[in-house]
Amino acid sequence: MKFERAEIADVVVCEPVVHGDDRGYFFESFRIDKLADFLGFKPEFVQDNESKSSRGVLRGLHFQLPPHAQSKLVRVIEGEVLDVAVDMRKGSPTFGQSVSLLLSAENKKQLFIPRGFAHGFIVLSEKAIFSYKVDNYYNQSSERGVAYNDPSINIDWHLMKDEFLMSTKDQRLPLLEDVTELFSSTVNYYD
Ligand SMILES: Cc1cn([C@H]2C[C@H](O)[C@@H](COP(=O)(O)OP(=O)(O)O[C@H]3O[C@@H](C)C(=O)[C@@H](O)[C@H]3O)O2)c(=O)[nH]c1=O
Repeated sequence: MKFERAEIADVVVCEPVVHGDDRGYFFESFRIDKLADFLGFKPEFVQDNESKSSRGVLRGLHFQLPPHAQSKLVRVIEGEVLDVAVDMRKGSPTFGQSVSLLLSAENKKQLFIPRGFAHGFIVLSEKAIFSYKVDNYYNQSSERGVAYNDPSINIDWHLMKDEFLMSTKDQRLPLLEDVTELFSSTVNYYD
């Protein structure tokens, strides 16, 4: 697995080494030892999630509040999505900024999104299967979000707005300036 820091350095792009032969391919899709070596700490993933969505489905931007904050290690096993992570750490020099990366079954890239970030994605292919690990259990009452179209975050979602398919919950998420429960850049949410 090759690791590279994104424009926001705490977000990490992971690219597996793919061994192709006559039968097809083989790759290690997850190695906690190598990821922990690169990060300098060891996220303890406790839950795996999978979702299937059709083109234009936009899920996000979501996060869970501490003490239920989650790191996510995300990938696509069928199709292609634009994946987005937004820095929600007040006081961070990159607060409100985002990282966007194309993830597909073809490029096999993964994104590590630490605690303190909101996460979302839009499906660019006819259909996509999205698979991810989280290092804290789902906790419904800690779920929060920020609007996908917040002008201060200004994400280019690659598709026309009339193609977007979203949950009612996601259509009602607040603007960043109205999100009252934020992370702090001075707190280590892994302690
Ligand atoms: C996220 C989640 C949802 N659910 C349930 C709640 C609900 O009935 C149903 C669908 O939930 P949602 O509409 O919140 O699913 P979805 O919009 O796919 O939520 C996900 O979006 C992406 C962008 C993320 O980053 C994830 O962390 C998660 O928030 O599944 C669980 O049981 N466990 C979970 O971990």
